[in-house]
Amino acid sequence: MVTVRAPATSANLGSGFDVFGAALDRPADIVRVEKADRTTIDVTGYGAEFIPEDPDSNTVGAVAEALDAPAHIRIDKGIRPSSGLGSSGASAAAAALALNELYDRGLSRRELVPIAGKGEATVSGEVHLDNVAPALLGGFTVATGRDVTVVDADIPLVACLPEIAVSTRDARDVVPAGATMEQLIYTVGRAATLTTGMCRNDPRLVGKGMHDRLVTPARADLIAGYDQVREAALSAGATGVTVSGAGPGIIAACYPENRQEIASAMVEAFKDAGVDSRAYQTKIGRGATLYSE
Ligand SMILES: Nc1ncnc2c1ncn2[C@@H]1O[C@H](COP(=O)(O)OP(=O)(O)OP(=O)(O)O)[C@@H](O)[C@H]1O
Ligand SMILES: N[C@@H](CCO)C(=O)O
Repeated sequence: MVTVRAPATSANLGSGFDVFGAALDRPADIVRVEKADRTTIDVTGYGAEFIPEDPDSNTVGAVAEALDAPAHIRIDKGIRPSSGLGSSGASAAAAALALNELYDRGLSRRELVPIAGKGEATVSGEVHLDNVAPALLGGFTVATGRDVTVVDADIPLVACLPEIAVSTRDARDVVPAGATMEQLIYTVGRAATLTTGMCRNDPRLVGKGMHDRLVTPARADLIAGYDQVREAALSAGATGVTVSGAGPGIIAACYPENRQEIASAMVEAFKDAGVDSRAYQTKIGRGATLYSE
């Protein structure tokens, strides 16, 4: 049996739509695999009742098929599905690493990124590697096509999850079809600022670079209370706040001393908007961890 813990991830980070991603220290999924004649899946944990166990519909099924690695796969969800924290991608990344080890396929973590991406695409409808790359490689990742650059950044974060479900598929439908030159210039400036901040471990630059005028405003409309929660986090000391992945999670960058206060302020602001939520005080962390038995 092989066991893998794969972390939650936050994709986009505002200015890096479909390109930027970050592994979070917590929460995480745990995936256990055992050889079998055909693939079967059991799901337990957070939101398990909303996750299909049919290999054609679960992200781990396509991964087992791509690696020609049939197995009994047990998924213990620590990451709520449809959260914006890369829940579906974490299971796919964990399964890729675990099945590669179980069947001794000899692929590197980088080679496993597109395989995990295939699994993630079964639910989101399109391949984008901004969740599975950080889930496998850790840190802050820049995924352009098949090239992935990794920065081992150390930035404190708060991820706040409202009790609202937004599927990646639906959130992709509201992405604008095009952009003006002015919007592109703004986005490039912010993305470069964020990347510089990650390289320097500077929460101020990371937060500044999270601002986005292109995709985030359309997605924020799908999240009740977004503007109030963003304002509350900024007032409590967040250096930047944006939609995490496709939402409805909201991610804030900060200095360590403000993290607790920001988490409380975000939960309170959601409550004022009539929405229950849960905040994780976290930071950029490592990629999936492998445990063999
Ligand atoms: N192993 C899995 N884990 C979680 N969700 C899964 C899994 N397999 C299939 N799904 C389905 O995928 C959907 C959730 O994926 P989706 O991409 O919408 O959310 P997410 O992964 O939490 O968010 P994001 O990619 O925006 O960070 C749900 O419909 C869920 O049933
Ligand atoms: N980049 C993707 C991440 C969500 O899986 C999106 O925002 O649609």
